[in-house]
Amino acid sequence: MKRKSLVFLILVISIIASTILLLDRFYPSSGLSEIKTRNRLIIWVFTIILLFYYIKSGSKPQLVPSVLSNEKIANKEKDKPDVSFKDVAGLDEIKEELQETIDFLNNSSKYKKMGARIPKGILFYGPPGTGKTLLAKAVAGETNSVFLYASGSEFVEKYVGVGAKRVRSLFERAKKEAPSIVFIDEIDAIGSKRNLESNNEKDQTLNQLLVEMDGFNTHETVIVIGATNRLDLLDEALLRPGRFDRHIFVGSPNMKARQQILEVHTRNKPLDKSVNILDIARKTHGLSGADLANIANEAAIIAVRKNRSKITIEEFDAAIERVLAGLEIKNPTVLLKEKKTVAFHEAGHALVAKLLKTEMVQKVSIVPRGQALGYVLKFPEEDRYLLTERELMNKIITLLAGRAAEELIFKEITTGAKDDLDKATKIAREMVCSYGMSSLGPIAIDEQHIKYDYELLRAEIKRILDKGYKDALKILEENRTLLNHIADTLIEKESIDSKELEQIFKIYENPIDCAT
Ligand SMILES: Nc1ncnc2c1ncn2[C@@H]1O[C@H](COP(=O)(O)OP(=O)(O)OP(=O)(O)O)[C@@H](O)[C@H]1O
Ligand SMILES: [Zn+2]
Repeated sequence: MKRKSLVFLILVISIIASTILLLDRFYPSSGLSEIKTRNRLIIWVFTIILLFYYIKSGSKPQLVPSVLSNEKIANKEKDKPDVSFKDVAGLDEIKEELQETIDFLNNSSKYKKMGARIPKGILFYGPPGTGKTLLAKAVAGETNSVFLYASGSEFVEKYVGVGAKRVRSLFERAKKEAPSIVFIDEIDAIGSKRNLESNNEKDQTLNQLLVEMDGFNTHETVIVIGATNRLDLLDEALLRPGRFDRHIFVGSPNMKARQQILEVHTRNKPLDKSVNILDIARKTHGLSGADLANIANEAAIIAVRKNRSKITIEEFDAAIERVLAGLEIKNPTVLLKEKKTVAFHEAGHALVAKLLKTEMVQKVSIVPRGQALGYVLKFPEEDRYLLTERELMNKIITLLAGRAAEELIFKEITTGAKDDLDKATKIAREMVCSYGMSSLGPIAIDEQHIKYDYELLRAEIKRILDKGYKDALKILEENRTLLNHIADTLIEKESIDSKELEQIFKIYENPIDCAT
């Protein structure tokens, strides 16, 4: 017999005994009245303790056959997430928008009486790590619903029909355990546009999903939430009314939201006075909620390693650097010549970023991290939603300044600029194809048309990049002594923080700002 059942048996016996003793105390009828008050007290106290133990351990006595109960119920409890809107920082408009869905799940009869049709499918879309899964879980938590998680990629199988079957059984379970939330992550894996050449299996799975979504009606308190990074890939049939007809964009957090996310994730961590959450939020522009959660955790781990009693700003700075630039490589085997090249490359980025005021340079380093041999940590002074053509151009110049410094100093270029070239090209391409910032004029060209006008577009993109590169070279040439000074300091110290960089700039008063 299991321990739990044994305790349950004793509990039942002691409850019966206590009840008899209690009744007998008030209506003495049998020899039981001989039992001393002290002994009665012991039995009562014992019963109460046992009862408390039961309630605390969360295992209420189950009066159903164990085959039916145990596993299913345990499973169900586990599927009810312990997450609420309190745990989701920022995203206030989204939480507001979800209130109606929550109200529907909590008071479904009110809506049924009115004959109201509540959207059964909600689609979260946006960049990774912004809290889509977390939001879906919170909806389940707020409504005490069962949370059924599935990832789109799980359904795509080699064998035809398997995916469709899985979809069917997922929905069967959802209906059985309603109220429930079916969450399908990476829904694009099954929901991308159907076309003639596409694989049969994926289409069958998608068709099954459509059938299931049409199949249940408002009587069922089942809400399907899908999540994707690419709304544009989804098949229109999936987005039609009655299916995923409510689309909610979950975007990257702005400064205030970053502050709130950091607050949530440092809620139960001992923080030193030196830690200013707002400052950290300012430094982490462009990072997602997942990155911020990661930074808070990383800072705590570093503090443990250092035997600190509280987490100080030092640990946070180390954690930010680690998340932004990857793991620091101890004792790297970088040749001296490479070290010099990297120093000039990074000095080039830092110098131009500072002169053009593209972003605040927080740190320049040639200590290898992750895949990078060196890096410049920088962040904008404030969140920006609109960028001018000049600002985009300055970003390109800053990105290309690494390569330009190599050419200027060593008359030789290296593979170190790969990442910079990728980023610069992406910006130039967006300027031409999305923002109408080229000699082609105000026009947007979508992915499908790029191939038709490829040569024309390529020439425009190249013109922008060439101009950026030329400007970078010019700025570096005109500030060559300053460039040498930054690079030499880097070779000597391996990293320079914003204050030190400021000092170096002060020595060279009025460096020529020549971005035109
Ligand atoms: N707004 C937020 N508030 C608090 N924590 C957040 C927030 N956004 C993200 N996080 C943290 O990041 C983690 C990952 O987020 P989540 O898995 O929800 O992202 P996602 O948008 O579903 O990502 P993906 O598209 O990669 O699946 C969460 O578990 C949480 O710790
Ligand atoms: Zn670079």
